[in-house]
Amino acid sequence: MLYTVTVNPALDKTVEIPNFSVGEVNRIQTMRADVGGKGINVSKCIAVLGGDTTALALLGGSVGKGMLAFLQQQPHIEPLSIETAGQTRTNLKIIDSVRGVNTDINEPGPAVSGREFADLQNLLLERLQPGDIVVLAGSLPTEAPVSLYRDWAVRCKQEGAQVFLDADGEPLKLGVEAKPDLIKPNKEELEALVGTHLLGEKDILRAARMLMKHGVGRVVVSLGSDGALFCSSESTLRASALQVPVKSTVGAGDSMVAALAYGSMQRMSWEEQAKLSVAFSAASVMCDGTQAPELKTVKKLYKKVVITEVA
Ligand SMILES: Nc1ncnc2c1ncn2[C@@H]1O[C@H](COP(=O)(O)OP(=O)(O)OP(=O)(O)O)[C@@H](O)[C@H]1O
Ligand SMILES: O=P(O)(O)OC[C@@]1(O)O[C@H](CO)[C@@H](O)[C@@H]1O
Repeated sequence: MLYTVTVNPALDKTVEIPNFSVGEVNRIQTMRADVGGKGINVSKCIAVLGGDTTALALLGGSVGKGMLAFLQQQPHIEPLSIETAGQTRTNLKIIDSVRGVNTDINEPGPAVSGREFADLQNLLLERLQPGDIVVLAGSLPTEAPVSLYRDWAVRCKQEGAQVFLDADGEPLKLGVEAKPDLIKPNKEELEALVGTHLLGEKDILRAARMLMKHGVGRVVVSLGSDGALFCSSESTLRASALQVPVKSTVGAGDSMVAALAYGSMQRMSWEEQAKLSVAFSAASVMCDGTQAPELKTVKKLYKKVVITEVA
């Protein structure tokens, strides 16, 4: 089974403001709301591929209740939540279609008690079976122990599950100590993780290989419109991003993680996983907000992905 864990989910409010200007009055042209947070987005994308996931999340208040009700209606997703006393956050995504830039304004998330974290962890551990995949993704809410991902990853691995970690900052740095089976930093997250500026592909690959030497199974480095690098013990692959009309790049990384988790579960080859993640993330940037793309778009784009092996 595939499990996604979102300890800091969010209702994503995406607003379109052409020529968004800091310090000025800005008028919203269009707006939409999506049930999000990184792990939940991964579940939404895997559902598009026809894969089943259990989406574990901490949800609270009226926002959390609404999000749970939405998830309960989704085919292929079994939501499992612990109700928190604090209100689930609402994150603002500003899309400036004129300048072609996105601005994320993310709330820190509610204070979560030790009991609430422990209840969610128990819910996960009770169910885990050897061979399962657990995706731990996103930021930690206020007052969470910074070692949460490391500690949970260790426990999941003890149960025989594979752990995919998509986080940044200190939670990622500590999480790597648990030797996750896959991490998917973008360039900035990788730079922060290895503590050095990475100038080009060679530097990025050196950093990724160093992490693999320290026990991380596979490292996928996403490079936005420059594509991605896929490093495993099997091979190192390079993919350019596909040229597509871009609506919102928010959540592109989540669709990549979804494709990798689904592909691993289906025992796809490393090259097929790379192709699916590039096609899926390209389809995702063509969508408004943080909604999952349609399967027919992914299938069309899949045929266009070019993968080259890095010597
Ligand atoms: N402008 C774009 N055009 C086509 N594909 C894109 C574009 N931006 C991103 N992608 C695809 O999405 C993948 C992930 O993007 P990115 O590196 O921005 O992820 P991220 O920083 O983790 O994003 P987020 O945290 O918002 O999910 C890229 O490797 C690429 O395949
Ligand atoms: O604040 P975090 O947890 O790092 O990121 C949260 C978030 O930006 O990530 C998703 C896109 O990747 C959105 O659904 C959500 O709002």
